Amino acid sequence: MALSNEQFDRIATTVITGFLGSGKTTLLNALLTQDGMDKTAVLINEFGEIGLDHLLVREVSEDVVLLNSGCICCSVRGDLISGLRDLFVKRTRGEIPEFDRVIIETTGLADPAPILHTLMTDPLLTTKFRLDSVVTTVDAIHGAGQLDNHPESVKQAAVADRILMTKADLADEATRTALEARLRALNPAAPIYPVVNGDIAVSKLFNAGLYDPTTKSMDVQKWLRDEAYEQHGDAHDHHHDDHGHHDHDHHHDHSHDVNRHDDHIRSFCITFDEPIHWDAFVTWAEIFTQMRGESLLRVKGILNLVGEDAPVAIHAVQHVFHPPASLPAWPSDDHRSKIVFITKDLGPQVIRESLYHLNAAVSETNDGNTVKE
Ligand SMILES: Nc1nc2c(ncn2[C@@H]2O[C@H](COP(=O)(O)OP(=O)(O)OP(=O)(O)O)[C@@H](O)[C@H]2O)c(=O)[nH]1
Repeated sequence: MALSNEQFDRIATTVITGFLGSGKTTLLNALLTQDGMDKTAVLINEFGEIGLDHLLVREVSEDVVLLNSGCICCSVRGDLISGLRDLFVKRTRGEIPEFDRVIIETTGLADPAPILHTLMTDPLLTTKFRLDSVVTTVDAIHGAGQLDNHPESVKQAAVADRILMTKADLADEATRTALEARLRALNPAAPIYPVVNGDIAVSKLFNAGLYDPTTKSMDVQKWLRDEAYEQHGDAHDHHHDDHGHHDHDHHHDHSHDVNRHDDHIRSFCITFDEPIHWDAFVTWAEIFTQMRGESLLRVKGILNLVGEDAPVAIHAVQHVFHPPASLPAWPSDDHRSKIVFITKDLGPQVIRESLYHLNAAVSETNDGNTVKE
């Protein structure tokens, strides 16, 4: 397996997603006024019209503009890949100022998964850019109705690293609390911040990935937040069995309304006591990404691999797995493998058992010896 930490030198990329009118542009404008944002390039993946004209200072070249904040903005009418490539090429040629972060604002109707796939798989992009965080705006007033009626808004909340409950000034406390509980059920690990007119410190939104450039360390616990799946109150099923692994499953039970989109979403953490054979994990990942990729909304984990002292971090969105990253050390004394899942119509049992059996089969085949490329 190709383990590399060079990926952490790449340009940090934040994706801002959220339903139509939920406050993405308001947030972006507010963020761009903050200190330290002058080396940020912004990519607007607009649907139809370009809504940035009031912000523009001058056009640097076709599709790339300098905002009055000094940010570089690329309104991508074509696709994301060419937009990001163009930004990179123009930076290299000195045609646009240096930037060390990219923010991508998606259209409100977008399913964010293809955007994350593009960032994770395009050969050129993956050498230059790394996905740092997915920030999702959810309208405090209209959010609940949008979750009811638009499956893409449920996905946007489920894949988030940070959720911003926007227009917090317009909703009463009961509405905010109910929406927060619903978002927490969809995505236990993502912090949920109430926000008014996009007013939030950039530090709360960035560096949600494995590597924290401010401390130059890998903050696995913050990234994985497996305890969020455990702490999430009485909605959990706690499974303990003789396979030596445990799940913390969080599945909201809304039996009164079985067709709500978020009733299909589950989040759980699977813990394995026994070290995992890399071959077993790869086989498991291939089978699940091919057969149930659409159900794997977000997967993050830290693995204790047979024959490896250091832990290995894995990260997936639907049918795409990030290259695994070898971490310098275990974040705590707990050296068990932990994988957190946010899934659609897929429970922990089949995942846990298939990985367990594959691992046992590889163990038997290897007769206890590790075979690892
Ligand atoms: N009261 C209040 N209004 C807000 C807040 N955030 C955004 N708005 C308003 O909500 C409307 C939509 O905000 P936008 O930032 O354009 O939302 P968007 O998500 O970019 O919208 P699309 O690009 O159409 O998807 C605008 O009129 C904003 O002024 C807030 O926190 N409080």
